[in-house]
Amino acid sequence: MMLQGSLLDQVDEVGVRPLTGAVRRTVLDAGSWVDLRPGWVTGSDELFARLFLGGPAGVEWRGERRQMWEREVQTPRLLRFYGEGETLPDPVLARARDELSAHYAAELGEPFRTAGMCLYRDGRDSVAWHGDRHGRSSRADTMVAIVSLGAPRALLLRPRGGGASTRFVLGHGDLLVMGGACQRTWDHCVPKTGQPVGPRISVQFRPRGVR
Ligand SMILES: O=C(O)CCC(=O)C(=O)O
Ligand SMILES: [Fe+2]
Repeated sequence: MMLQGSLLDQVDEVGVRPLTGAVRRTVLDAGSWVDLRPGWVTGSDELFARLFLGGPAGVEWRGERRQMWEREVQTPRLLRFYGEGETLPDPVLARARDELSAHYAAELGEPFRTAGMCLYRDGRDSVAWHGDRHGRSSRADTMVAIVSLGAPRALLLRPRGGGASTRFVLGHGDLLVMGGACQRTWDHCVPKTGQPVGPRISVQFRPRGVR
C-alpha cells in the first residue's frame, strides 16, 4: 500500500514528459502542420486546480469586452495574457515553455516568449473561428503551442478559404502545436457544446511579436 501510494504520487507530480520521439505530426497542407503530444503534462489536474483558483496565489482571470457591430459584448471565456518577462503563475509553465523552445529551436529559430491563458468555464464558453494573425504571424511562418488542462474540449482547424475541418479533442495535459503557415492560411476555433463539460484552461505559448 505504501509503495503504491508513493508510486501514484510520483505519477501525479506536476511536470512534463519528454517531447523527443513522442510528438506526432499531422501535415495539413504543403505549408502547414499540427504536432500532437497527448498527456504531455503530468499531474495536469493538480496544475489545473492551481491555475483555476483566482486570488493572490492564482491567476487573475479577466473578462474581455469586444465590439461587435454597434454592440459591445462580453467575450465568452476568461483570459490572462503574460507578456515577455512576466513571471508565469506556476514554475511548471516556465519549464514547459523552455522545453518547447529547446525542442523546436532548429525549426522555429527563436524561443517561445509569451503565454496567453484562456479559461472556458463550461460548454457555453468558446472561441470563434480565427487565426492568430496580430503581428508577425500575419506575414511569416511561426508556431503557437497550446497546452490544455482540465476537461477536454474540441479544437477545430479548417482552411481559411473554407473546406473540411480537422478535429482534435484536448484536455488533461495534452499538447498541440500549430506550425508553418497555419495562422495565415488556416483558422481554428473551440466551439460551444451542449454536452455537460467541466472547465478547461488552455495555455498558448507564442514567440515574440506573434499574437
Ligand atoms: O483554447 C484553445 O485551445 C485555443 C485558444 C486560441 O485559439 C487563442 O486564444 O488564440
Ligand atoms: Fe488562436
